[in-house]
Amino acid sequence: MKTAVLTEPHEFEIEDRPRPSPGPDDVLVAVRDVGICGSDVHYYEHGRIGDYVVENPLVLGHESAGEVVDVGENVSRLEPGDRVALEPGVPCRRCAHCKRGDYHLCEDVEFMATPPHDGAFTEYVSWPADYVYELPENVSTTEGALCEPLSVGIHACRRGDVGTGDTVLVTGAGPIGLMVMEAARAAGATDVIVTDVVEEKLSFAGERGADRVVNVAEESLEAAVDEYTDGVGADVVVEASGAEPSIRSTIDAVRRGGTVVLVGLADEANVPFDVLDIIDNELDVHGSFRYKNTYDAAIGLLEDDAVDVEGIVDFESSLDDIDGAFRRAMDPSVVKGMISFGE
Ligand SMILES: NC(=O)c1ccc[n+]([C@@H]2O[C@H](COP(=O)([O-])OP(=O)(O)OC[C@H]3O[C@@H](n4cnc5c(N)ncnc54)[C@H](O)[C@@H]3O)[C@@H](O)[C@H]2O)c1
Ligand SMILES: C[C@@H](O)[C@H](N)C(=O)O
Repeated sequence: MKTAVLTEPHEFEIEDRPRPSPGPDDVLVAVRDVGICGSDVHYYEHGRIGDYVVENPLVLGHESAGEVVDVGENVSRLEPGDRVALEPGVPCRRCAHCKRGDYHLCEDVEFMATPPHDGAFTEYVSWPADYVYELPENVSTTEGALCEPLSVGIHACRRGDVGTGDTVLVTGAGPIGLMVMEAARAAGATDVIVTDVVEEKLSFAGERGADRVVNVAEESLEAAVDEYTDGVGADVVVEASGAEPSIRSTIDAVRRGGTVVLVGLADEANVPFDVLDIIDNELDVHGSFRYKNTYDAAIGLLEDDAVDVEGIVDFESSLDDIDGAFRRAMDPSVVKGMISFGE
């Protein structure tokens, strides 16, 4: 099977690898669509993300969907021909975090495309059936692949307890910020304010239904939120840029008693917060890491047309042109590129 392997930064090789056979609890999936995530691009450019270093050739891609072609002997829930989305993190199921139900916090999770675990830029993937979700007829495999970033958005909104009538501020209008906006709307938020520093990203967020967009390179965020909320502040702020000034600004834009959810991964780990602001204003500040139990919800929302994920896709490329696709994905005005394997 054709497989794109990152051999060193900026270098993919297309290799012919043997097609895996599914283990007793696995399904073999013919991959159809894989999204290019910012983390894939980061590994491509730098060969590492923090402590995760690409020491051996690595297959990237963790936003994937396809069609089941074979199932292991213990699998009865899925059969060849089913179109499916793959949840990329498989936890150990035995540790304290898994047993508490926080399987996304498992320290032994095998997460696709996080070294040393291979991902989905390949024609076939054998994956534990428990982490494979059937797609309804009206949900495409492109949407199935994008259940992954949508899951990040759903989990962030759950962490922020976003509810009916809320005003949500989303900082950063990349794919994650846009998926947070979709999930917040679906959770009942009536007002969504979106920030960025790239005008094209803001126009796009506006076209997708943001009630107010703020270019924080040109406008004061605090003043814009004050004006929009009559001086109250946002009920929930979801930080989805990872930019240090944006992270700092979250506690100035949230209302007293409100919630800040930090999703964006800062390059700089030490971001100063005035803890007295957090205490006096009784703020809840939550981290949000990946997701748990979101795939059924994501698929349900897509089936009901309650969210739009396909609209964020700027381009689709073939596996043979993965290098060109990654170079295109590095353009700051591009939101989402996909590798499509065709039917
Ligand atoms: N916590 C998690 O589980 C998790 C999961 C996925 C991604 N992430 C992180 O979330 C962040 C967003 O991911 P993405 O794929 O959308 O990234 P992205 O780089 O595509 O988008 C980030 C956006 O933030 C904008 N931005 C830059 N500086 C800004 C500022 N000062 N204020 C507002 N916006 C600003 C950029 O122009 C860009 O549009 C990244 O840091 C990523 O690493 C975290
Ligand atoms: C959650 C996922 O989208 C993210 N890129 C990660 O590796 O954690």
